Amino acid sequence: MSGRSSARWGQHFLINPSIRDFIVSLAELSAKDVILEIGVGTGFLTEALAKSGARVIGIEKDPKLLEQAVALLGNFDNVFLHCFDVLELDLDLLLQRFSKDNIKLVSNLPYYLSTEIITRVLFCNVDWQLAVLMVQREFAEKTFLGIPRRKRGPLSVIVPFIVEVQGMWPVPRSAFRPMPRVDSVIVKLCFKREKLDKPLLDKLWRIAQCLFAERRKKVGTVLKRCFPQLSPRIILNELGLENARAEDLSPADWLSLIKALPAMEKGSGE
Ligand SMILES: C[S@@+](CC[C@H](N)C(=O)[O-])C[C@H]1O[C@@H](n2cnc3c(N)ncnc32)[C@H](O)[C@@H]1O
Repeated sequence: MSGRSSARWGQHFLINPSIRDFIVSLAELSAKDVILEIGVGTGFLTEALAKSGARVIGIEKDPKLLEQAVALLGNFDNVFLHCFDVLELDLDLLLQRFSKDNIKLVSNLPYYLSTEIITRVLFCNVDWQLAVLMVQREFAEKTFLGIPRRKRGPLSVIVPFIVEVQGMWPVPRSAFRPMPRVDSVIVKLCFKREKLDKPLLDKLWRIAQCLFAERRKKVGTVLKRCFPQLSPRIILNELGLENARAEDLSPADWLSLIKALPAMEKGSGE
């Protein structure tokens, strides 16, 4: 594997067995589970997942790495490896035949795709049970904890309506080869059984995208452009949000706001 491709596809491999085993323990695996692993690399984590007896579906974009994983995992009849680009994958289609099983996502993600992958995972129709993910610390803090406030965005707005963050654990840079230049954390997410219904979630996503596109402006100013026929100021005054910017809104504020606003034309304001 060349140094160039390593940087391009986020190939920093976990080499620390204790951290790998900790990830597996967080996933609370049993033989009834179906695990999706995105970016199997050479199969270091995949092997430990497979030993639990759960069925493991592994996706890897790099055919050379996948060859190594196949060589390592050839003896497991509960491991199914595919050479796919995760961004071209239909998660609903891939996992639909497991809809009655406990579906879990366990991955050391390619960090450069974290936003795209998490967005797809949250918006697909798969009935996820939990996710245990290795991600960049800064990404985890802004996306799952909403800190710092100035880094919040549409993804951090929808997260609390879909998952509960059960914990975040730091991982030293020395746990990877090659060593990354950024800090990493393991994050455990449990998917809520009572989720926001899909039309409301789509509306929240579109309005959050619209408001964060002009994040320095007050919510009322941006809404006026997205809903020219409306007087958002009246709604905002009623909600006590007349001076707020998108990053100031709490989950309860977002919920009140989208319930008070009419449906948005697809594409408007984006
Ligand atoms: C951080 S490494 C993790 C490797 C291994 N699972 C481990 O824990 O050591 C991320 C992996 O994602 C793979 N990857 C990068 N982009 C991808 C994509 N678009 N689709 C699928 N896999 C991808 C990389 O080739 C790499 O093997």
